[in-house]
Amino acid sequence: MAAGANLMNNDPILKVEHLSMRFGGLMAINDLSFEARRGDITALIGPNGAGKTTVFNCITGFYKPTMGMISMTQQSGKKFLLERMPDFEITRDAKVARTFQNIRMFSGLTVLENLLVAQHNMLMRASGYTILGLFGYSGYRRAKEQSIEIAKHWLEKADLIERADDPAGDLPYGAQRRLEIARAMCTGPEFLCLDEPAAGLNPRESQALNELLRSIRKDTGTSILLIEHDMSVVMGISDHVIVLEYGQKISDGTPDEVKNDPKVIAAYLGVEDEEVEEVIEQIVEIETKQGGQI
Ligand SMILES: Nc1ncnc2c1ncn2[C@@H]1O[C@H](COP(=O)(O)OP(=O)(O)OP(=O)(O)O)[C@@H](O)[C@H]1O
Repeated sequence: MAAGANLMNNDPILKVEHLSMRFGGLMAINDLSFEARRGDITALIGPNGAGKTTVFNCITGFYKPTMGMISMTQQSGKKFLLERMPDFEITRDAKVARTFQNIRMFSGLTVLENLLVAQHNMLMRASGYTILGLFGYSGYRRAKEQSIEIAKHWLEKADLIERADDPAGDLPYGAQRRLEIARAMCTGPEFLCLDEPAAGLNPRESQALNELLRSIRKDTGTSILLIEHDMSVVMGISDHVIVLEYGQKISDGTPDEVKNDPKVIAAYLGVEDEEVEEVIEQIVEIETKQGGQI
């Protein structure tokens, strides 16, 4: 499991420096720098196509950035240069876990089995990468019991324990989203990247998600980086918000600072900076009508 809350401090766990990502003629990320502090929930927001998922893909090794440095420092002080590592090492060694915008799970396996599959690295190690497990090797048996305990712990936390033996595909949408987070937590991450965890959730499910994320921060000290369009989630649980537009950072601060930043308002409403004052009143109206979604 990740570092305990008592070991938490507020130094940066992740530093992104001068990151750029080019796809042919398109500069999706352009000289982006930001930090995520240890133990914080940091939100990455911005209009569609701003480059948020591309940043995630660079951090988690799905893309190799065109330029720039991404460093992560674990609680132990061990430092990793993520842009130089393959994705499986980022997960296994740096202890970065992620979820995806579109839910990816084994829908035919049970809820519990999905969480056991997530721990297969640990089980493979315990089997000595051989068939020792088949012969009841005690080290493997212990590792298997431990992985079931970890899975049960996260099923409780995600309020899914009653559904442990149901096929994952039968869960309602909001529960599937929580299962994805529980699955990521089973790998014991120090840094958890969530790509639009509230997408498609109703207000009650969003509330349950907020509670799960708050309890992860409080009980494990895991640092979270979150892409989200649902402002009730972003403003409700984030310690720090970074705003992107056209691959560049336009704002960086507390939720209140960012919410009132004219550049952010202009970006979301697609207006020039000088028109911002005129539309501030409209924002309040839009937020009220759409229940916090922008
Ligand atoms: N593999 C790729 N090849 C080419 N272009 C890409 C690729 N991935 C992303 N892009 C482009 O990079 C830009 C940023 O996309 P990205 O998905 O990172 O934005 P986003 O902020 O996550 O958007 P959304 O909120 O809609 O998910 C877009 O113009 C997108 O079309």
